[in-house]
Amino acid sequence: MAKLSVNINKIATLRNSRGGNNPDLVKVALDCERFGAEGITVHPRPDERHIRYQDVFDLKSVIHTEFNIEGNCSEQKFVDLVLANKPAQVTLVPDALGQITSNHGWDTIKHKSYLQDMVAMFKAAGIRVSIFVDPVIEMVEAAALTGTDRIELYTEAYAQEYAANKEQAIKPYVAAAEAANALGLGLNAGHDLDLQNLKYFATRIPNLLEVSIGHALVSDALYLGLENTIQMYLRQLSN
Ligand SMILES: CC(=O)[C@@H](O)[C@H](O)COP(=O)(O)O
Ligand SMILES: NCC(=O)COP(=O)(O)O
Repeated sequence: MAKLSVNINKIATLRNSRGGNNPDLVKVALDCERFGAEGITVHPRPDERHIRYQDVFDLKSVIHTEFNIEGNCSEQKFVDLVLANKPAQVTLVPDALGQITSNHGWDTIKHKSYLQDMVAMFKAAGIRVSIFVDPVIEMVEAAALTGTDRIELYTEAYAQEYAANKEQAIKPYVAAAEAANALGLGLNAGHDLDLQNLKYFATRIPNLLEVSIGHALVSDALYLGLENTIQMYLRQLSN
C-alpha cells in the first residue's frame, strides 16, 4: 500500500494570511500524523508564500513520520536548508520563481549532469532523493542515470483527464511506472490527486511507494474535518 504523505503548504497559506500563528503549523503536522498520515511534505518556495524556511526547522524537530522537503535545488538557500535538516527525503522540483504552483517535471536528459551532482550531494548526506518528472519514459530513463533513489510522477495531467477518460489518463503513468520498476527506481506520485481520482491511480500503478497530497486534502478537510479526511484518503490507498 502506497504511503500517504500530507503536504501542509496550504495550512501555512492560511496561517500567513493573518500574520499570526493560527493555525499552528506544527500542531497540524503532529495531528496529521496522529490521524494516520505516514509522512509530512512541505515545499518551501523562495518567496515563502506558505512554508517558511523556519517552519522546516520547527517541523524537523518534532515530526516522527517521514519528512519530505520539496523544492528547487538551483536555489542555494534550499540546498542549505535541506542539508541542515536532513529529512528522510528531498524531492527535486524544477519550479521557477513566479510559478503559482508546480507545473512540470525535470528535463532529466538536458540536466542529467547537474542532477547527478545534486543527487550525489544529498545522498552523501544520508538523504533519500526523489526527482519530480513528467510521465515520459525517456525522462524516467534519464532520471535513473542521475543515481536518484526515486522519481515522483507529476500527476496533474492524470487528474485533469480523469473524469473524461480515466483509462486514457492512466496510460502514460502505467508506462512510466513500469519503466521505473524495470530500472530499479522507487516510485512516488503527486499533484492534484484527490478523493475522486486517487484509488484508480493507486490500484493501477505498479509498486507505488508514496503519494504526497495537499491542496485537495486540505480543501476536503474544510467540509469533512482533518481526521476524517485523512482516514478517507488512507482508505482510498488500502487495497
Ligand atoms: C511538487 C508539487 O506538485 C507540489 O508538491 C507542490 O508543492 C505544490 O506547491 P503549492 O502548494 O505551492 O501549489
Ligand atoms: N508532490 C505533490 C504534493 O506534495 C502535493 O501536491 P497537491 O496535492 O497540493 O497538488
